[in-house]
Parts: sequence; C-alpha cells; structure tokens
Amino acid sequence: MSSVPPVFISSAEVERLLPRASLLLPGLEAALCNFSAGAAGGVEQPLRAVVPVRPHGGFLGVMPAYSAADDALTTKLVTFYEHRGDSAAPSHRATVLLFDPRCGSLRAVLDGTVITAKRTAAVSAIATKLLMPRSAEVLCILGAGVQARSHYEIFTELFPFTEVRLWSRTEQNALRLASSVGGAVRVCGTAREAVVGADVIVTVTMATTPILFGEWVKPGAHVNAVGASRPDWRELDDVLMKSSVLVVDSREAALAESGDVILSGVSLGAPVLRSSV
Ligand SMILES: NC(=O)C1=CN([C@@H]2O[C@H](COP(=O)(O)OP(=O)(O)OC[C@H]3O[C@@H](n4cnc5c(N)ncnc54)[C@H](O)[C@@H]3O)[C@@H](O)[C@H]2O)C=CC1
Ligand SMILES: O=C(O)C1=NCCCC1
Repeated sequence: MSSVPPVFISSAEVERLLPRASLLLPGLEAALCNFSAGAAGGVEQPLRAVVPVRPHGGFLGVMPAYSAADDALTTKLVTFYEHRGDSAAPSHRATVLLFDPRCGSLRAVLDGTVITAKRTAAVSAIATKLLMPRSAEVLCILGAGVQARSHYEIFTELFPFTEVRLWSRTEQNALRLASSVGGAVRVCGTAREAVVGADVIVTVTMATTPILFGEWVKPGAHVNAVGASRPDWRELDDVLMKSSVLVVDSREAALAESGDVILSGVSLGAPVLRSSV
C-alpha cells in the first residue's frame, strides 16, 4: 500500500472535477455540522499554525484535520502575501495533502488554490442562505480579487439578486472583474456607494484597516467578513462589530486570528447549537 506513489491533482483537474463551487455545498454543510458538534462530530481540527515570513510580508498556514465521518486525513498548506503591488501573481496559493488514515501514507497531492477559492465562497454561501434577510435584493462585494470572483459566481448562481455592486480600491480591477463575469455588475466609485442599501455584503480584501463602516450598513443586512484573517488586520469598524450579531465557524480561531473580533474587543457570547443547517 505505502509503495504506491501519491497521485497529483492539478488546478486544471480540480476545475474540471469542481466546475461550480455549489457542488461543495452538501459536503461542506455536513463538515460544518460535524465540526460544530465537538467530540461527537468526530472532527479533529486544531487551530492552524501560521508562520510569518517577515522579510517578504508573507505567511505560511498549516491546516491539519481528520474527519471520522469521512475517514479523511488531510493537511492544507497555504501561503499568502501582502503588498504585492501590481504583481499578477496570486496572493494566496495552497496545496492539500491527503493521507491514508489507516497507515499515514501520502495518497494524493492536490492543488489547493482553486479549492480555497471555491470552498471559502461556498461556506459564505451557506452562512448567507441561513442568515440573509428573506427579501434580499442587493449584493455588494468589496474587493476584486480571487475571492471576489468565486463569491460572485456562487452567490449569483444560488440567490436571485436584482443588483450586484462591486467596489475595489483599484477601480480598474473592479472594472476588469465586472467585464469578465456573465451578468450585470455595477462598479461603484466608493465603498460607501456600494454598501448603502445592500442586503448582503461580502468583504474580500486584504485591508488592514476598516473598509466597511457600521454607519453605512442597512439594519438587518448580512455581512460575510472573509478577509482580516490576521490578528492585526481589519475590514469592519468597531461600530459594525459592536452592533452586529456575530456568527463564527470556530470561536477558538476567531479569538486567535480575526483582527475584527480581537481589535474591536467584542465578546462572542454563549454557543448556540443546532442539529442541522
Ligand atoms: N476566511 C477564509 O477562509 C479565507 C480568507 N481569505 C482572505 O480573503 C481576502 C481576499 O483573498 P483573495 O481574493 O484570494 O486575495 P486577492 O489578492 O486575490 O484580492 C485581494 C483584494 O483586496 C484588495 N486590497 C488589498 N489591500 C487592500 C486594502 N488595504 N484596502 C482595500 N482593498 C485592498 C486588492 O486590491 C484585491 O481586490 C484575503 O484577506 C484573504 O486572506 C482567503 C481565503 C480563505
Ligand atoms: O483558509 C484559508 O485558506 C485562508 N485563510 C485565511 C488567510 C489565507 C487563507
């Protein structure tokens, strides 16, 4: 068994096997339920280790997990880099290692960059399905990178938004993304213009100071706060953090990694357990 070399699954192959992020929804909903169920859910997923690569403004994240329900043993390795200037290279790159849980031999090496784009957007879509206002019409995406595209794709596939607004600090990037997707997108000159009146907001930037302010946000709107995944990065201001009902996938991770949670000083309250999503 251990002499069989691991298979390599390239980004093109991942794209072929997973043409739409929505294909991930049943598996991710089950995984989130199992993770949230604690020991009974059979998921071992410690807080990831993140190694700063200081001279280069980068980070290496190591994300191991075992799921008894899937009998799957994996680690994702992800690198992400700030301050890329005008570089066309992706800021985030990932590789997923899949092991045989019976003996620990390496079975597969998968490109994780496409998986990260699709998985993250699919989890935001699950949260949105459960938490957005019933009559949501206007979607707002702040940021115009890889996650902006993957969120646009799954959100417009799943939900009947009548208007999609997009803002990026570099307007040209927003215009490029808007012209490359299938549907109508309104590119906004300011984040405020994109946000005011929106029912669902997605923040997918590498901002380190707030780009989304509570005074702009419609009461009852649902915000998917995706960026700000370092303890000293922010996307949401204190007003928004303190006036919102916060829902996180992992309290431990949010309290250790989310700059929006840590720097705003909000508390996460008591756990609410549900039997299914
Ligand atoms: N929560 C999660 O599971 C995941 C979170 N992320 C986070 O989502 C964010 C977006 O990731 P990608 O789309 O892959 O990155 P990307 O590099 O493709 O796009 C980043 C976007 O942020 C914009 N941006 C950069 N600095 C900014 C600033 N100071 N103010 C405003 N906009 C700024 C860029 O212009 C670009 O539009 C990152 O913070 C990333 O770390 C990414 C993957 C998973
Ligand atoms: O889960 C991931 O993948 C990432 N999370 C935060 C920042 C980089 C990638």
